[in-house]
Formats: sequence, C-alpha cells, structure tokens
Amino acid sequence: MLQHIQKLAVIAEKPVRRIVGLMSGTSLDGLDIALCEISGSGAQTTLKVTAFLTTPYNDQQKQSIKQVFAKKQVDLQTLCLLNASIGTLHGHMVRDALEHWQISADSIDLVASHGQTVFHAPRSFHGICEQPNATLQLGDGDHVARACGITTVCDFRQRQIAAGGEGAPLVVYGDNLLFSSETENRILLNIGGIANFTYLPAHSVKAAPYCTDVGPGNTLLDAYCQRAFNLDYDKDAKLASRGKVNRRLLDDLMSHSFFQQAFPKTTGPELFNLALLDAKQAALGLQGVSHEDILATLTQFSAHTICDAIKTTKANAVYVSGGGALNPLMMAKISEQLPGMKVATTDALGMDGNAKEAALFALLANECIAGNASASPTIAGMPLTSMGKICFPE
Ligand SMILES: Nc1ncnc2c1ncn2[C@@H]1O[C@H](COP(=O)(O)OP(=O)(O)OP(=O)(O)O)[C@@H](O)[C@H]1O
Ligand SMILES: CC(=O)N[C@H]1[C@@H]2OC[C@@H](O2)[C@@H](O)[C@@H]1O[C@H](C)C(=O)O
Repeated sequence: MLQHIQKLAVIAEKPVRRIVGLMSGTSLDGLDIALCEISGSGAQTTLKVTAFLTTPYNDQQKQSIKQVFAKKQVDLQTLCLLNASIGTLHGHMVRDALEHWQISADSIDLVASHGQTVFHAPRSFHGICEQPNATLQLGDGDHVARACGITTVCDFRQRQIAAGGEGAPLVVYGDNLLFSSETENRILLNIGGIANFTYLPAHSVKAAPYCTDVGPGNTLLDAYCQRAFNLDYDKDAKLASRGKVNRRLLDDLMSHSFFQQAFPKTTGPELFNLALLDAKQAALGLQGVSHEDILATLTQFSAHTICDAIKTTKANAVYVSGGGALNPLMMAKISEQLPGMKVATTDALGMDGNAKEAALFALLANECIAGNASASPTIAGMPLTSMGKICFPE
C-alpha cells in the first residue's frame, strides 16, 4: 500500500498529468474515452484533450444494461454481476484505446471512471423526506483498474451527495475552471440523454456560477425512436422534420411539475420516459398522433424547456455540446427561441463537444489527487468537496 500512496504523491507533484477520462451516459451508445493532459489544479488548471474516441457498446452489452437501467425493480444478481462486468469492460476498452493510440499504460497517471448511471433518485424524485438524495453508477473501479493496469479514480457522485448535493450535474466544477470569461455571461449547454447547463457569469459581474439539469435532451426521442422505428435515434432529425408539433401534447408535457422546481435540480430517464409520454397521450386521447408528429413534439419539448431555462439567466452566449448538438432540428429550434443570443458549439472554446464530459471527469480526478476543494471558487447551491474513490491496479 505504501508504494501506491508514494506513487500518488509523485503524480500529485507532476507539472503535467496524463489522465484518461471515461463517461458512459444515459444514451447507452458507448464509452467516451478522452486522453487529457492536465496541469495545475483549481483556478490554475489547464486541460488539453490529446485523443478521443467513443467505443460503442454492442447489442448484447446495451441489452444487459437495459435490464436494470432506470428500473425501480431489478434482479439483484443481475445488478451485482453488472457492477463487476461493466468495470472490467470499461478497463478493457481503456486498454484497447491506448493500444489503438499506441500509448503505453505506464505513461498514464490515472483513469477517471464515471461508470454507468443506472438509477438517479434525488429526493425530489423519490419523495421520501427522511431519505437522502441517491444515485447509482455501475462499473466498479477496482475492476477498471485491474483490467487496464492503471490507478483509477471512480464513483465521483457519492461524495458530492454526502456533502449535501444531488450528485449531479458535476460538470460545473470543471466548466467553471476552464471556460469562464472576463466579459461574456456564458451558458455551457450539454444535450445528452438529459439536458443540463452551467451558467458562468462574466468575471466582471462577480456572481457565482451555477449548474442544473433542465429536462430531457434526447432520452425521450431515443426511446420513442427505438420503440416505433427500431432505430437507435432519429439521425439528423429526418423523421421529426416530417412531423408537426402537437400543441396540446406539448403544453401538457411542459406543465410537468419538474419545470417549476428551482435550480439546481437533477433528473433522469427514471422520470422522463415512455410511460410518462404514454400516460399523457392516453389522458388527452392522442394515441392516434403519427410517430413523426410525436418526434416533432418531443424535439420541440426539449428545445423549449432548454430555452425557457436559459432565458432565466443573463447569458449572452450559449455553447452547446453532447449528441443533441448534432441534431439540426433541435439546434434550429434552440436558435429560433433565443433571438439575439450567440449560439455556438463548445468547439468555439477549443473543446470537442463529444469529449467534454469525459474530459471533465479527468479534471475531477485531477482535483481529487492534486487539488484543494476548500480553496475552489464557490458554486451556487452546490457543496465544495473533493470527489472520487481511488482504486489501485494491484
Ligand atoms: N446526427 C444526429 N442527429 C440527431 N441526433 C443525434 C445525432 N448524433 C447524436 N444524436 C443524439 O445524441 C445522442 C447521444 O448523445 P450523448 O452521447 O451526448 O449522450 P449521453 O452522453 O449518453 O447522455 P448524458 O449526457 O445525458 O449522459 C444520441 O442517442 C442521439 O439522440
Ligand atoms: C446521475 C447522472 O448520471 N446524471 C447525468 C445525466 O446526464 C446528463 C445529466 O443527467 C447530468 O446531470 C449528469 O451528467 C453530467 C456529466 C454531470 O454530472 O454534469
């Protein structure tokens, strides 16, 4: 053990750390792997993504996660086996990515492993006042570390909950260190399965940044597309573009109490799922609406709730990342509803939007090893705390 601690101390003192960030999001498309070079910590952090890839899950891997994903009742043995097998799978995916990039595992200081969220239950969702906020990511860090041979920092969300947060969104801690501006009030909007944003007031404003989930991004669209068309997602919004927004359904979706909750708040497919949509369609007698019209309505639902949330800020510019940034209809609707605001992708800030979340977990691992949470800049409504558990490869 002593040699592991000594090695960590050496890593903490390095001028530049090479950290592989991993993120497997709610879309279940695969594992995002971002190789990052990070120097400094806290306000002095610099981060460069030097290689990135998404290793897709095969159908069997997707199906095995779907057995437990966002489900209130699951087979405990399945869950238990998945925790180990996802860890090993992610470790092997890291090893293969490094081989592909022709980089030796010995040259990597740390892996930062988010794991696979399978259930997210903030108190506002479970409603049991005496119970805490809770969240569960599978893919045990010891299995990751063992499978790729690299010290792994994992399970970032638990400490943030223990310190008083909802365990998400965590990107704000990195967004604030990397992307705030002297003069621009910025929104960093990520449209993954769930959409979230970080609001970064310009330094001159001297206000604290904050971050929140705002509602569904692609999760309802993907689930509907899979059920109605047996397609993973509506590529380039080809299907939704043929449909018409159903106003009654849209208004009903928009009236969900989640949208009245104050920021910061978090959510997931545990709430925004096909059961919710089906119930609303049935209650309104709208079962006959065409699949294309439903997709058009869901695209507008995401765009509208995102823009409503952004309009509560004083932002001058929005930088978008995540798969939703590649959906032309979603992006057109967002630009349309934010007249006069600059809408760009995070590429304009030098960050590949697909790599951003994985890179920001690398940054959290960097903070865990080399940072000082109590000296970090304040985030409104969220605790300042270090995050992550450390797992050694031998
Ligand atoms: N060309 C495209 N056209 C339309 N939608 C797209 C396109 N490319 C990606 N997407 C959408 O983006 C999704 C993947 O997004 P992303 O990888 O950001 O999700 P995630 O990281 O799993 O989510 P989260 O951030 O919520 O955990 C796809 O499932 C799809 O809905
Ligand atoms: C519990 C969980 O995994 N939440 C994810 C999810 O995907 C988007 C949104 O919902 C966000 O809250 C979070 O991920 C990002 C990376 C975050 O924590 O900032």
